[in-house]
Parts: sequence; structure tokens; C-alpha cells
Amino acid sequence: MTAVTVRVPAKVNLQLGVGPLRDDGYHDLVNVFHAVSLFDEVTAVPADRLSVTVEAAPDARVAIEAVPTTGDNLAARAARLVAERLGVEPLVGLRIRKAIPVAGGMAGGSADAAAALVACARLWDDPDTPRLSRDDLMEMGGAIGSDVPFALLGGTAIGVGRGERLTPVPASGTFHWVFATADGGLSTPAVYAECDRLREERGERAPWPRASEELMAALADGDAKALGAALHNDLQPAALTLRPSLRDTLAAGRDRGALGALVSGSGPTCAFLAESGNHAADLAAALNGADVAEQAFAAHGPVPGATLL
Ligand SMILES: C[C@@](CO)(OP(=O)(O)O)[C@H](O)COP(=O)(O)OP(=O)(O)OC[C@H]1O[C@@H](n2ccc(N)nc2=O)[C@H](O)[C@@H]1O
Ligand SMILES: Nc1ncnc2c1ncn2[C@@H]1O[C@H](COP(=O)(O)OP(=O)(O)O)[C@@H](O)[C@H]1O
Repeated sequence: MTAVTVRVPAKVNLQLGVGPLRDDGYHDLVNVFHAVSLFDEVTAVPADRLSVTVEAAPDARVAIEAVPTTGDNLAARAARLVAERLGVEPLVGLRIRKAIPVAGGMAGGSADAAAALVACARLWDDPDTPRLSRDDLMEMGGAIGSDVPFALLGGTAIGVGRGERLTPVPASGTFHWVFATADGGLSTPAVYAECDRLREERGERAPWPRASEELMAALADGDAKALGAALHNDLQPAALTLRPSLRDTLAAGRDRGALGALVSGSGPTCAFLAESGNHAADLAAALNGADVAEQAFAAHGPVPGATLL
């Protein structure tokens, strides 16, 4: 085997219900993930040592300088985990081609970890009688990060626990989105901590999150208008406190006819639901002209999870 390339999607959270802080430092969630057509690619090549290189995909404005090329890279962690489980040395060069914003709330690092799990299993496992099943990869993904299993699965799915215990959600048709990236990322732990701080300041007790029935019905019906109205992110107030300029970004999308607008996960990327592919293209162009985002672009969902090319 010479080189293996895996393509892996970004996500947006259609509902992010954040429950109480657990003793292990994580929050119990109801996390409705939706995979969208913005992809990183990870190529794994046999090598005499583990190494990581990162490059930006053509036309992608991504802060690759903020991505570690050391063993801390989530893709490198994934490669070491696969090697450990198969009892081989992690002798692989990982080349990451990034289009997913870094620290943007679209789970780019988790995507790369998922891609590296699939690529390294393909390199090192026996294709005829694999020792690592799909469930093994999902479990290993959950050990790397809460969002990694979803990047393997793709589609639309609800995650509970830390967000790693997944059940696919039935969804009809295709939804059209616009994503507006920001200059500079937001740290996921800092946004969760700010969410806790705001709740404490307001005397709010963290609710036990429940999946939104309106959201599930909108997905099943393929009803974009109803989906737009049902989008919800409990981390949004925290992201807006840490990055007040996102209020203008969200307002600009709503003013230009978005069916729904929210911060994606821990942010700072903002997501807008459009009526159609044409509406998404127009909305992206309008946001690019409005000086409220680093870059706005259209994408659609749902799309499959990590896929061998
Ligand atoms: C917020 C979300 C929404 O999907 O993603 P992003 O928007 O950042 O991509 C996720 O919950 C992020 O998942 P992920 O980025 O995999 O986080 P992890 O590495 O597992 O955890 C990083 C840190 O986030 C916080 N964390 C994460 C998950 C969770 N259920 N509760 C938490 O409090 C903890 O402080 C943890 O130490
Ligand atoms: N392959 C990777 N791609 C991006 N970031 C990575 C990667 N590996 C480790 N990281 C680290 O993880 C942090 C969060 O990355 P990312 O997954 O892009 O953000 P988010 O959690 O907001 O979706 C980055 O700031 C970076 O330091």
C-alpha cells in the first residue's frame, strides 16, 4: 500500500443543548450534528517516522499556522491509537489539506482525527479480516474527542453524553447553508466555561437537555423554513459575549432573508439556513460584500462521514 486519502466533512450543530457540568469536566449534551459539504482531506503515506504536514486547500482561507504539526495534532493522536491497537509502529506521514476553519466551531480537528483513523486502519489492518471494526473506530474516536465519532458517521445524528454516543436522525432532502467565518478562533473549553459563568451570574440552573420535537419533525419533513425556526445553540450567548461582533454577523444574515441563523457549536463561525442553492449563493455574496465576516461561502448537508477516496 502506498498512499491512502480520506475526505471528511465539517459539521454544524442544529441543536446544541448544554446540560450540567459533570464531575469529569464535560457537560451532558443533546447535540444534533449535521455534516456539510466543506471537507478536509488527510493522506497517509508509509514513512520511517510519524510526521504531520498541514496545507490550506485551494481558495480556503484557513489559519494553518494555528494547527500543531507535532504529536498533539489530533490526526497524529489517531494514528498512534490505531498503531497501538494493531500492535504496529506508527510509521506514517500524515498530510492534512484543510478547508475547515481552525478553532471555528465546525470540528475540523475532530474531522482530521476521524480521517486519520480510517486512513491508518486501511494502511495497517488486514483488509480481508479486519481486526478493527467500524464500532472500534467509533469508540477510539470518542477517546480522542467528543466530536470525532460524528465525523466518522456523517449525515445527521443526535449525540448524547459528551456528544459521542450517536443515533442517526432521519432527514429528507438537502438543506442549503451559508457559513461565515471569523478572523481568529474561539477556544471550545473557554466557551463552555463562559456558558457556565453566565448561567451562574443569571442564577440559572443548567436544564437537562431534550431533543427538540420541532427540529426532528422539520428534518423528517425536509422543511427548511421549520428547520430555520427550530435551530438552537445553548453556547451562543457565551460565544457572543466572548466575540460581540458576531451579533452583527448574525443580524446581517437574518436581514438578508436567512431562514435561520446561529453560531456553529462553540463558534465563531456563523451558520445561515437558505431557501435553496441559489439563495445560498446570493446570501454568501451579500455577506461577503457586507464586511461582517472573514469569508462567507455556501455548502449543503447532509453529506457522508469520513470516506476513503
Ligand atoms: C462544542 C462542540 C459542539 O459539537 O464542538 P465545537 O463547536 O467546539 O467544534 C463540542 O461539544 C466540542 O467537542 P470537542 O471539540 O470534540 O471537545 P473535546 O475535545 O471532547 O473537549 C474539549 C473541552 O470542551 C469541553 N466540553 C466538551 C464536550 C462536552 N460535552 N462538554 C464540555 O464541557 C471541556 O472543557 C473539554 O475539556
Ligand atoms: N488537525 C487539526 N486541525 C485543527 N486543529 C487542531 C488539529 N489538531 C489539533 N488541533 C488543535 O485543536 C484546536 C481546535 O481545533 P478545531 O477542531 O479546528 O476547532 P473547533 O473545536 O472549534 O471545531 C486548534 O486550535 C488546534 O490547536
